[in-house]
Amino acid sequence: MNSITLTRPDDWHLHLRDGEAMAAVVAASARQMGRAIIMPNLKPPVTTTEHALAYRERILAALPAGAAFEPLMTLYLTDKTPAEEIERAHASGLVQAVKLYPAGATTNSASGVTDLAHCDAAIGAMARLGIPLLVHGEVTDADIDIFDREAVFIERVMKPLLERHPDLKVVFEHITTADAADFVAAAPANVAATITVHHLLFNRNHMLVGGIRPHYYCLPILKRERHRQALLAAATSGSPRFFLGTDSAPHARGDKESACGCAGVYTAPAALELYATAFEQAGALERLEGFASHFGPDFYGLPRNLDTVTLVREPWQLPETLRYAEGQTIVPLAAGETLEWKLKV
Ligand SMILES: NC(=O)N[C@@H](CC(=O)O)C(=O)O
Ligand SMILES: [Zn+2]
Ligand SMILES: [Zn+2]
Repeated sequence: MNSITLTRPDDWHLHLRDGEAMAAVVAASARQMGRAIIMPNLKPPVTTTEHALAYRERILAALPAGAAFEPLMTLYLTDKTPAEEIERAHASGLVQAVKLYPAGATTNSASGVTDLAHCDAAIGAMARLGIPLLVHGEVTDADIDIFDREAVFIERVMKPLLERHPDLKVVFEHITTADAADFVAAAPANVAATITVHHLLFNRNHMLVGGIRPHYYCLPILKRERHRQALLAAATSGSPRFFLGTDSAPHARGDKESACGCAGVYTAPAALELYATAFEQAGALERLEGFASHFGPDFYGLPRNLDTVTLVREPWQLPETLRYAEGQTIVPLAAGETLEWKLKV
């Protein structure tokens, strides 16, 4: 196959940041995706509908002229989010989901939830109104090894949450383990998962063998090959419970190449090309459209996009760096490498 045409995909997990950085990255997503779920972990976090709507206006203002990209907004759940805020979010018609960051789990999660018991009223409102809870699924307990944090989260947080709120729509974001893939595959239809392209293409050896490669460092951290294989099997299974979420998470080059480097991989510029590479490696290119373009909107109860995109087999080289902000560059995933697939625009 030398060309593949799909319904235009959406990105169900995207970090756009704000200000100058946002202006530098938003066009890359808008070129590929119809819509994206915009993560709320700004500084300060997007905790109210009012802030989410103002952020949405800034995103729209930063888009290139003529772009049809639609940002789908989220709220950052805190211990203090009242049920009324969930009702306001729902009434706005522009906030699609609420994001759970366990406090301290990842980039800009300091204001996250310390104990889900504090959020019971807000989560009850979400279950009632059909608003999905998007979950960064890692425990933060100091005694739990970083490679085990997702698996332990399933037992300690995810299962009790779904027992208490069985009708709650939950997206287990950026899953990285066979444990999470198995859990979602066996869960009821109100539970789904996003899978990033870097977790489909790489295991922890890519990050750690022959030198430490900070541009592969993200959270949840890359796992061993067995888990990558399980994710690839889930993504290419044709199950509507697994769909595309890049977790493209830009950080300035200097913040990644550092003694204490930030977590996050910048995949937006070649996201579809990289997903096509992963699906082709699994011999499942014909399953890419469901994963990238159908199952996400179906889960969120939104219409599928009406236009299409075409990928052609045409080798091209990703740049080594891109401009990020005044005096700052950013290194995309697969920087300087030649990709087999190219998005035709
Ligand atoms: N994935 C990451 O490693 N980083 C994300 C946060 C997140 O999605 O956990 C970021 O905002 O940089
Ligand atoms: Zn996360
Ligand atoms: Zn993320």
